[in-house]
Amino acid sequence: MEGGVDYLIDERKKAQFDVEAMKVAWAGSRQAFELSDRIAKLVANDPIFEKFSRPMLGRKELFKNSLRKVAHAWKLIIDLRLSEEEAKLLRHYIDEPAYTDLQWEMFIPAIEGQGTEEQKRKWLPLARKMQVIGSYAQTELGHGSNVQGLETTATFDPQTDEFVIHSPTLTSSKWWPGGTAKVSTHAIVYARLILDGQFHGVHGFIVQLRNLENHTPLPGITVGDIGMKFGNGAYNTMDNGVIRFNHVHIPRNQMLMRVSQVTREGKFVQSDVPRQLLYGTMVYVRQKIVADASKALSRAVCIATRYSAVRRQFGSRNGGPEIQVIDYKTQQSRLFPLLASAYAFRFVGEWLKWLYTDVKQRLEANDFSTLPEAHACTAGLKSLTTSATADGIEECRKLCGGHGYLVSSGIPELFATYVPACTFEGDNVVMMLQVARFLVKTVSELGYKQPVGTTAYMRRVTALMQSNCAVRTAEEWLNPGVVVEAFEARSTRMAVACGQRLAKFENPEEGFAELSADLVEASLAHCQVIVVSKFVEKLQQEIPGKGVKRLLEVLFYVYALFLLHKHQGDFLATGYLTPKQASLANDQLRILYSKVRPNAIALVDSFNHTDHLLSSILGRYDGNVYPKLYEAAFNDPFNDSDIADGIHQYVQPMLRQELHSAKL
Ligand SMILES: CCCCCCCCCC/C=C\CCCCC/C=C/C(=O)SCCNC(=O)CCNC(=O)[C@H](O)C(C)(C)COP(=O)(O)OP(=O)(O)OC[C@H]1O[C@@H](n2cnc3c(N)ncnc32)[C@H](O)[C@@H]1OP(=O)(O)O
Ligand SMILES: Cc1cc2nc3c(=O)[nH]c(=O)nc-3n(C[C@H](O)[C@H](O)[C@H](O)COP(=O)(O)OP(=O)(O)OC[C@H]3O[C@@H](n4cnc5c(N)ncnc54)[C@H](O)[C@@H]3O)c2cc1C
Repeated sequence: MEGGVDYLIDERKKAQFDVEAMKVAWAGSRQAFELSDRIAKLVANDPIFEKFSRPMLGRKELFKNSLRKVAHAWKLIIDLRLSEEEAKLLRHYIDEPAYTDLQWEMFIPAIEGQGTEEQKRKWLPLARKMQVIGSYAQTELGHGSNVQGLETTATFDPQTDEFVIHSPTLTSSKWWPGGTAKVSTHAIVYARLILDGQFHGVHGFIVQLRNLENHTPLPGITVGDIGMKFGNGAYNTMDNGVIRFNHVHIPRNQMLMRVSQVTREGKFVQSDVPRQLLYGTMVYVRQKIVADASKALSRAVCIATRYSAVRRQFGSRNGGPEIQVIDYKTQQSRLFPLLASAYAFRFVGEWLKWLYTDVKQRLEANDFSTLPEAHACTAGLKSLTTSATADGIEECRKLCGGHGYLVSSGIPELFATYVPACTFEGDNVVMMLQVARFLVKTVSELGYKQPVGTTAYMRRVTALMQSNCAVRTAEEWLNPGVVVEAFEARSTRMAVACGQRLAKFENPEEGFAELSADLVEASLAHCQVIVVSKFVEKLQQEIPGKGVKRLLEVLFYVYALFLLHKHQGDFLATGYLTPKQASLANDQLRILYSKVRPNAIALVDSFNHTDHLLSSILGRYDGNVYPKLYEAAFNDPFNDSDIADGIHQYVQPMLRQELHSAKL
């Protein structure tokens, strides 16, 4: 058999649910589905957005090509009068990190969240029309996670009514800001505010970097690219920059002043707005990153699932076909939990978007009460989903065997582009430690304060600490209440145990540092409660379409019981489960895999990914893998000639034993 076309046709016939309805469930609504389907096709059918050749381009060509795509996209946005939502989808489907990500997802949100009304009136229209291009310059060579440790200074000069932005040390050089090296005209620069010799915390300042006429850096500003990053194409379309400031003057009204103000006289005024709002842009982007995780993971899973149905190895009987690798239980036990995770992350991302929208409205009305929980949820879920997605993409590469390592599988570039999400917008361990602080506080207050929001389950602390799981058969695991309770009990027990051990330390900060590895595990357990619970809440809603809800229920159990199996050490050590119950969960998991199996291809079709987005020969919708792999190999420019450059010069002299006289 040359290709897998017939295999995927057969697989699609096996589906036990309405794929079109599942596409709507995945997208969130019919309207969302139609919108994203339209924009995906717009991008897929436009040759300027071609991306197969990307990994072969040198950096300068790659970057220029990326600038061209952005300009073309902007023209489309104007010509077709696309809304902001459509424009965001356009950027998603173009699938190329670019300076516009920073413009729309960090520069504009930072001004929206931290600027005064006057600042918003001035800067937002300019930015939204792309008349200024902004980036987010927070991280420095010496500090990223520790924002309070940043060294760049913004010293107020009362004589001129200006701030003087300065990089006093090498380590204070801004390092990483995307879009900055070659494109952005402005940046939000985070710096230590100095008034009359006194430090008043780190704040954001709008600093112009380049001349708007000729694009040259302004006097006092040294700016450049920080160099090639992991992977060939991948994140190298982005110009991550280094900036040094040498006493650069900016007007006083370019400090973002919603949180605190500096008066004309140079006095510091702290408003009622908590200073944590300075970190608000990061909360916003972390929420976006969670929503994006399901998109990235679903791409890898779609490729690996389709290819697993096409690929056959071993087991031929009487000259018949060999076994599809998707039928191996080991393949299923690695692939199907990732398929289920993609759906789980999709639904928790939807919920987090709702939570963020609610918090944003409250913040606008000066209600800051839910900010700590929003911070803990965005930080924790950003960490959980990006770590699982990065690991999941790499697992999908392995699930595709040798061909997964080919760039034309689409997986290496996806991985290289995705993996920095574990680091940017907060290193994943540092983020889990933020959740830990929130949990420790919640646990310490349990005696007198009712936990709310995502920790509300800890109100039942006594029951969750004392009663144990009642499951006696594998069948009994198919109960959402039983599953969620197991996760809640494990999380509560881990958090309470950490709290008890912390209480033995005289110095709480020392205790926190000493127990930090355990605290990270407890935080992960709590974040898993959130994902599992939000999946159940989704299932409680009306989900139209034949068989759709049933399949989502199967995926819920796969997700939850797989996690239970993976972390069974925690479930056993906390005493909530017996080894027998853990083993029954695993038995049920095997049964669930066989329920997923006939639906696997239809479940990945439901992501509605275009071949353009997947950019993968292994994941082609039509399954025509082998002929296309073969064709692509001979279309590779490296195969233009049978005799590669250098063969005559370096190989032939060796073959002829003439190296001594060759010119090397
Ligand atoms: C195409 C790409 C591939 C796929 C990617 C997905 C893209 C998805 C779509 C997104 C769109 C665009 C993305 C743009 C590209 C991204 C480019 C990357 C940009 C960056 O990385 S910008 C830099 C980000 N930097 C960080 O995240 C730094 C991390 N550090 C911190 O956040 C903090 O300093 C801290 C959390 C570590 C806190 O340190 P600490 O010293 O303890 O804090 P303090 O300042 O003292 O504050 C303590 C109290 O404040 C609370 N707190 C902390 N943070 C927040 C917050 N954000 N909100 C509310 N409250 C907060 C903290 O809990 C303490 O509270 P307590 O006193 O304990 O009550
Ligand atoms: C592709 C990419 C794009 C980026 N874009 C931008 C941008 O546009 N603007 C911007 O300002 N920044 C940007 N960044 C920078 C990014 O935000 C930081 O790299 C990130 O916040 C991590 O900080 P760090 O590099 O200081 O890591 P570090 O904090 O130095 O981390 C190093 C190690 O130390 C550990 N660690 C650190 N602190 C603790 C602690 N308290 N307890 C336990 N372990 C700890 C971490 O877990 C990690 O293992 C980007 C980074 C990347 C990779």
